[in-house]
Amino acid sequence: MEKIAVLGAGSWGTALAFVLADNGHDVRIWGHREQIIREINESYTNEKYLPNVQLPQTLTGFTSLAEAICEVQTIVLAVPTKAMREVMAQLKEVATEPLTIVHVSKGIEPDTLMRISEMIEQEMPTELLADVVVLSGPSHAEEVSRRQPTTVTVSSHNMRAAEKIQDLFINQQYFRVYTNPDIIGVEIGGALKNIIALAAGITDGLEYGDNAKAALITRGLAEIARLGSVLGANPLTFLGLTGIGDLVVTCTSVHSRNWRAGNLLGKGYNLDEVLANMGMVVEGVRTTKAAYQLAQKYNVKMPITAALYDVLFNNVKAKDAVDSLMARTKTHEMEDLANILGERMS
Ligand SMILES: NC(=O)C1=CN([C@@H]2O[C@H](COP(=O)(O)OP(=O)(O)OC[C@H]3O[C@@H](n4cnc5c(N)ncnc54)[C@H](OP(=O)(O)O)[C@@H]3O)[C@@H](O)[C@H]2O)C=CC1
Ligand SMILES: O=C(CO)COP(=O)(O)O
Repeated sequence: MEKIAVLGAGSWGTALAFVLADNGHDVRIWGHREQIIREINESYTNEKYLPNVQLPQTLTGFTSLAEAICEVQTIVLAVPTKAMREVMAQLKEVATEPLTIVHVSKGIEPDTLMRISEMIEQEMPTELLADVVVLSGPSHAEEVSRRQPTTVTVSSHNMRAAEKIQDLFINQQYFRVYTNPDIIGVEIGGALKNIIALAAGITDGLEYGDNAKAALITRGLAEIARLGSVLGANPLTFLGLTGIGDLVVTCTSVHSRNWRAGNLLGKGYNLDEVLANMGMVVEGVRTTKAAYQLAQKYNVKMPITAALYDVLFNNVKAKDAVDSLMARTKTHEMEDLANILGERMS
């Protein structure tokens, strides 16, 4: 049994705290809202973020970060990418020993263009950081907290740290954890699938059919792999749980906040209305900006990302964006793959 602190009392933090408590660990969940933490401690529920789920009574909520991490060496960081630096700044004020930080968030920071593990390494003083591990994969909190079979992947520059986290989370009944040493690929796949999920929601909102959905998933994967490979990822990672696996679950599930937000955009609501309506984080919006900037910086073709960028930030109508995607110059389907494999083998 290990003492573990989960920072972030939203959907995913609460669901992962549930898994760790199920596995017999001493789990502390930290959140900045008094009311939610009180509800967790008094009724073992978090109705706003995880409705109709009874949490294990071994789980304890904290609003004091110093108390939550007291004698803890493993931290699970489950706040939106946008809040990451603010929470890290608070963490380094109260940390007293080297921590293994497991981040479970899916985003890239606009402007700095950093992956989350890079942001953590930048924010945490080296003497307070033992290892950074990422946990990612096709895993909606709503299903995990109902103990429905789920698979995820952990990755780190230190695979021994990743294997330790694999052992902490693995649950032979419903939570199977794999390892993969390709931390760049794991983080890029998890972040960029949200862009494609927004686009898939849009085409569903426009009442296009399954053909359009399949096209987005397949061509979306092609552009994710194209950018990821340029950033140093192993292209094979995109065929795994954190690539195609997460892409499928997010583009096809009503649980996905990114899909739901896209759906409302496709139905004609504007971005401000959609975000006000969601009440939970829609990571794909900021990540679209970051991926668009990355594509420009590295001169990588990302037509779906560029089209979504225009819908989100340039007031282009969703239908017009789809029309312009369809009207592009003809090309060879495998052109990108041939380039990627050619570069790898030369
Ligand atoms: N939900 C899911 O199924 C999955 C989510 N993820 C990823 O996990 C990450 C978190 O998502 P998720 O839990 O779903 O998001 P939610 O919107 O459900 O919850 C986010 C939580 O973070 C809190 N928070 C926001 N800003 C701060 C801050 N500055 N300090 C402290 N707490 C803060 C929010 O508090 P407040 O109530 O104040 O807003 C809320 O409790 C995202 O990157 C997402 O992509 C990954 C896999 C699955
Ligand atoms: O990442 C997720 C499932 O793997 C959750 O996706 P959403 O953030 O779109 O709900």
